[in-house]
Amino acid sequence: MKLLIDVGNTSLKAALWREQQATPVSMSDVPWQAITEVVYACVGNSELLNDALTLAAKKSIPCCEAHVSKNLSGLSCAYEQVSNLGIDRWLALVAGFTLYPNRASIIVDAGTATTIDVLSGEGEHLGGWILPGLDLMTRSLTQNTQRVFDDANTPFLNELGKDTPNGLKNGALVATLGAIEQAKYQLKHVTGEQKPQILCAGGYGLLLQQQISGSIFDSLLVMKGLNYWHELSKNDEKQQN
Ligand SMILES: Nc1ncnc2c1ncn2[C@@H]1O[C@H](COP(=O)(O)OP(=O)(O)OP(=O)(O)O)[C@@H](O)[C@H]1O
Ligand SMILES: CC(C)(CO)[C@@H](O)C(=O)NCCC(=O)O
Ligand SMILES: [K+]
Repeated sequence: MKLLIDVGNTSLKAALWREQQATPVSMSDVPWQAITEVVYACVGNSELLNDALTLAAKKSIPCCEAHVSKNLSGLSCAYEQVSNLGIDRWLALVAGFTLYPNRASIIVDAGTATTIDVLSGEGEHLGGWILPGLDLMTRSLTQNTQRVFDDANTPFLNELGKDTPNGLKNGALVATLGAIEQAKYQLKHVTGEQKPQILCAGGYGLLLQQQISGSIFDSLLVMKGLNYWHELSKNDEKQQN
C-alpha cells in the first residue's frame, strides 16, 4: 500500500493508495506496517513532512518526492523553467491527463490560491494562471480598506451584490468564474478546442463546481495525480533504460 502526502499552503493531507483508489487518512491513523512506499509533494512548509519522512526512514520504507518535468508519458509542461511550476499544479494536470485522456481540460484548484491550468486534448499544458484564493481575495480587501467588511454567513453567489458582504464575496466568485471563461477562450484560440472538461479540486472546488454546469469536482485530484505521477515516471524510466 502506498502512502501519498500533499503539503499545500494551508495544511498537510494524506491518502492511502490501494485497489486503484485513493482514500484520505489522517497522519495519526497511517497503518505503517502495511506501507510499502511514500510518495509526496510539497508547495508549502516542508517541515510538516519531517515526522513522516523520519518514521519512514526508520522503517526503511522508500520515499519519493514528485517533481515537475518537461514531459511525462505524453504530457508536456508549458513552463520553460519547469521547476517553477507548483508541483500541485503538475499533479492535477497528470491526474486530468490520466483520467480523461484525449480530452481538453481546464483544471481549477481552489485553495489558498486558485490555479487555473489549460490542457489540450493532446496532452499539451498550454499554461495557466495563479489567482488569490477566494479567502485571500476577500481578506485582502477587508484588510486594506476602511469600509469593506465581510460576514461569515454570507454565501458566495454568481449574482450582483446588494450589500457590502455580498458585493465582496460575489466579486471574488465572479472574478474566479470569469477567469475560467477566459481559460476556455484561450484554449479555443490556441487549439480550436471547444467544450473542455472542467475539473475542480481544492477546498473551494465543490463551490466552484456547483457554479459551472457540466464540470466535475474531485477532492482527491492531486492525490490521484501523485500516484499516477509515480507510476508514469517509473514507466518512463524503464523505457529510457
Ligand atoms: N469545506 C472546506 N474544507 C476545507 N477547506 C475549505 C472548505 N471550504 C473552503 N475552504 C478553503 O479552502 C482552503 C483550503 O483548500 P486546500 O486544502 O485546497 O488548500 P491547500 O492545498 O492547503 O492550499 P494551497 O492552495 O496552497 O494548495 C482554505 O482557504 C479554506 O478556507
Ligand atoms: C500557486 C500555488 C501556491 C498553489 O498551491 C502553488 O502551485 C505554487 O506555489 N506554485 C509555484 C508558482 C507557479 O506555479 O508558477
Ligand atoms: K492545493
